[in-house]
Amino acid sequence: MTTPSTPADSSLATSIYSESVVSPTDKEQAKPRSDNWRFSTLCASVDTKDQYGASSTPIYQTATFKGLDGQYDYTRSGNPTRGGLENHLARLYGATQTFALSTGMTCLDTILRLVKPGETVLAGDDLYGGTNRLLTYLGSHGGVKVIHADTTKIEALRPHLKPEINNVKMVLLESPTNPLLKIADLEEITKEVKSLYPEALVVVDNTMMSPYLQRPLDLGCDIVYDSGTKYLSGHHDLMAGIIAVKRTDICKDIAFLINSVGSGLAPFDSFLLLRGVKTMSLRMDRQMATSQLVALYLNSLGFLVHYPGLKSHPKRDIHYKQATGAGAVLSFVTGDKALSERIVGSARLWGISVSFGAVNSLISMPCLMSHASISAAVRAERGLPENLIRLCVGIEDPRDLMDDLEHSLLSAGAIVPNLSYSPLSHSQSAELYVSDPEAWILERAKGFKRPSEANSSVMDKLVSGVKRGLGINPNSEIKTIEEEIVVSAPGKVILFGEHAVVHGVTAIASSVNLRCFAVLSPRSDGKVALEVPNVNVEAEWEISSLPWGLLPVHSNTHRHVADKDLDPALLQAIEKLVHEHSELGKTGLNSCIAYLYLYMVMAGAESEAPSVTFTATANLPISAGLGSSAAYSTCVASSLLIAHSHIEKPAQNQSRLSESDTNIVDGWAFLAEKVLHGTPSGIDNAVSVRGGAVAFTKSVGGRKGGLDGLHGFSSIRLLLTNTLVPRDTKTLVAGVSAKRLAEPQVVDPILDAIQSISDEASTLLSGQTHAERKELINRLETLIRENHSHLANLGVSHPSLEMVVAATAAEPFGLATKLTGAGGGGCAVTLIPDEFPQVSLDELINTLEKQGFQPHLTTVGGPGLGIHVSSSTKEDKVRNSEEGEGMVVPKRVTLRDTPIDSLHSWSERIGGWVHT
Ligand SMILES: Nc1ncnc2c1ncn2[C@@H]1O[C@H](COP(=O)(O)OP(=O)(O)OP(=O)(O)O)[C@@H](O)[C@H]1O
Ligand SMILES: C[C@@](O)(CCO)CC(=O)[O-]
Repeated sequence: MTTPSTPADSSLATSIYSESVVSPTDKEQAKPRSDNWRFSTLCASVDTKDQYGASSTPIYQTATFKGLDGQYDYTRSGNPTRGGLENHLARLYGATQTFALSTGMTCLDTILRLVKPGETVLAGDDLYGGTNRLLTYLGSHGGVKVIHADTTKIEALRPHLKPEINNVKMVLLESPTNPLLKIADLEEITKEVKSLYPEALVVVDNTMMSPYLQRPLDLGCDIVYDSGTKYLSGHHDLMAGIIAVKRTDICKDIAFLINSVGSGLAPFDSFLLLRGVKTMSLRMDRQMATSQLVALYLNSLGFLVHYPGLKSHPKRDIHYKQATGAGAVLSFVTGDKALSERIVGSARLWGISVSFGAVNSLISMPCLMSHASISAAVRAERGLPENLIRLCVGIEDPRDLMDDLEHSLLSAGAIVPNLSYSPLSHSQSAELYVSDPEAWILERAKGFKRPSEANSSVMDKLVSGVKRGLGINPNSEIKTIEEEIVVSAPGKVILFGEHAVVHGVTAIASSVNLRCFAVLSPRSDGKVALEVPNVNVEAEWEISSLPWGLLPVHSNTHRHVADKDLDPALLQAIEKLVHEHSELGKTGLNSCIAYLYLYMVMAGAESEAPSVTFTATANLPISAGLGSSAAYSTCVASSLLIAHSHIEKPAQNQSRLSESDTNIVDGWAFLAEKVLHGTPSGIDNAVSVRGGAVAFTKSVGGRKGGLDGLHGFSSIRLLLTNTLVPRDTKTLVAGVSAKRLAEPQVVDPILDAIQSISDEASTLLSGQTHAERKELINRLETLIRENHSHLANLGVSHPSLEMVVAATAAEPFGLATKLTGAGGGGCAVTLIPDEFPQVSLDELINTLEKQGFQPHLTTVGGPGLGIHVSSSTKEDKVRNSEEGEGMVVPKRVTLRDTPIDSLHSWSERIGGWVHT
């Protein structure tokens, strides 16, 4: 069996990858021209001499190699793709040999095996959480003494470097440290350690720098390792670790361990890493340049920033003595953990994630994520602030990154606009960005202040005073909500009586298991915002820019009760304002109008309006007749009512929402429905708010309306088929009303016939009939067919709906179908009798799908409005492998990022819902 390449037999891979790694002595004898190449050239120039002349290193995706006398026999021991990578990296590290392993932590594990029981490992006290965890394990299970000390001060190390007390075998260093960017003098420490312990190994985790910026082997250190997952690969699409060594005896030991354990990097990952390395210097140059801007920006706003690129960094000189750049990780302190969570939660372009070094930028809170495996007490002892935010800068356009960061700081309330600043013109700013990016960023930072300073200057006081005089809200008066409000409401299916219900006929409807989910979240920038990712809405308005002057004088003495009618002037003004968002489609515009209308009317005055973002998404198809607008309206109404304390957020142990609160929500949801539907009957919001199945009669012309629960409904299976033909409920409802006006002699008898259908259906579904189940279903099927033909006569069917009716009625299915909701496209509903065989159902679904429709099997009668009551759980937290607490990610973020198909599991995961 071959062993992996070691200096002694380093030729294993090099016979096909021309240039073997040259030792310093070899170099002197015959200096190849490539030895003068600079780092970027070396990165990009992978020297392959493949048997077929492949110009990129091939992937030898094989476990075994044939023949007994070849250079390779088994990939655990050696593989040409891995060997190619290792040889390439050896040139970059200035190493005799590098080794590619499965992760950075595997590297550390391998290196730590060089320490024997009874020996001591001296490590830093600000170091990666995973390193800390492995060292702790080694201490408790390996009989090794592990000491943590401040490696940035040689004086702090000296008390431990005493051969009579500690048998130091290994000193483990990071510089800069992660996440506090502290600097250790690698050369000085190495000299001191070696003078006292000639046999000791100085090991450097160089991941924060990469060999591009820092080459500790040149400073006398013995072993360097990197998490290849970070800058070397640069794309977060693989896990890898690299060990680089100069001393041949250590190389042999490491090679032995890798071969014995089988921790070498797999061929495909070796290929990916080799590919990533080629662009490393290019990526890092860009990442560092942007990091410098971000650090300057935060620093000039008065945050405590840790970044060696800043002149204020206490060990900047030492850093630049041993490294050529400051890297692309920085951290800063806000002074408030909740504020930091809000900043991180508001970021969009900066992804919330552990790790660093990729082309995309990341933001995290180390204490809750990458360093969570270090206990809170130890974190405190080591001076790691809980509110620390770490930024890992990628290659995006710096202006986009700054926009996003600034937006997050603003909406979290970490900064406020500097009222006395007069900004540069757009073109001046653009010119400055090109000519002097650092001046540009400092200029940009002048536009903002930390809130504590906001009112300190005379000028600000003056501006605030003037603003107040003009009736404009100065920033200090911004209202918001204390915590996120999370709600959810279902759609509905109308079984009998749609359209007719608008004219006073009874209709029968039930909630479905498709829902709208929403989060109302606080912000501190005086804006009100709406985000509806599934209809591409992302809009915000200054609260002061809303047409407050048009608010109707509230006729109700009870402020929490919704108005009966819309105010046309206010509605028109909101429509005008919203239409300025020209990027929004009709659906999005309507969603904004309904939201802002309720927002303004419920607040009643600008001074009462909270700065909030409403985020909604749904697994309900929109405008398909399944009551998506009612579900949305219910979510808007209930969350705003809680925000204004018009209804109480239920207590954790409360089983249901009270009847009076339910009615209040229903009233406001109805008002929003009026914005979206014109003249709705109120059945959709009644079902969405209350859930279950109901017989609903609108009060018309002084006749009393009613709402009765139907309890014989629940086990009936329905197939909802979305024709995917778009239509608009408002227009269809208006069309039927116009027809009734024009042809009462045609329409009124139809309405009467539908009333009879609903009456009979109510009796059948009330749960009080003695009819056999089979008979009941048969009768319902007949009523469905009759109701559909009445709706067709009212002119609200559509050829696509008729196709669904025909396909389900055809042999062998013979099922009854009608349109549901407003018609004109949208959904059809088919009753599935109990004995209908599953194979036939599968066949029917298949047939409908082939015709381009979307069938969805449901049972009816699920819960209505749900309000989330439990406080943050484990499920809200960034999942991290560090077994730590995890950062609490605002629900707004998790909701926004959850795919529609997974919304149901999202709501189950967060748990703690109280329903009506
Ligand atoms: N999840 C949602 N997020 C934001 N807005 C929504 C959402 N669902 C519905 N809407 C708003 O409601 C409007 C859809 O109302 P429409 O009445 O046409 O459909 P529907 O309620 O699904 O159908 P029906 O009333 O016939 O049951 C959309 O244009 C949009 O403005
Ligand atoms: C068409 C209609 O009857 C149902 C829409 O889901 C309108 C309404 O009742 O508001």
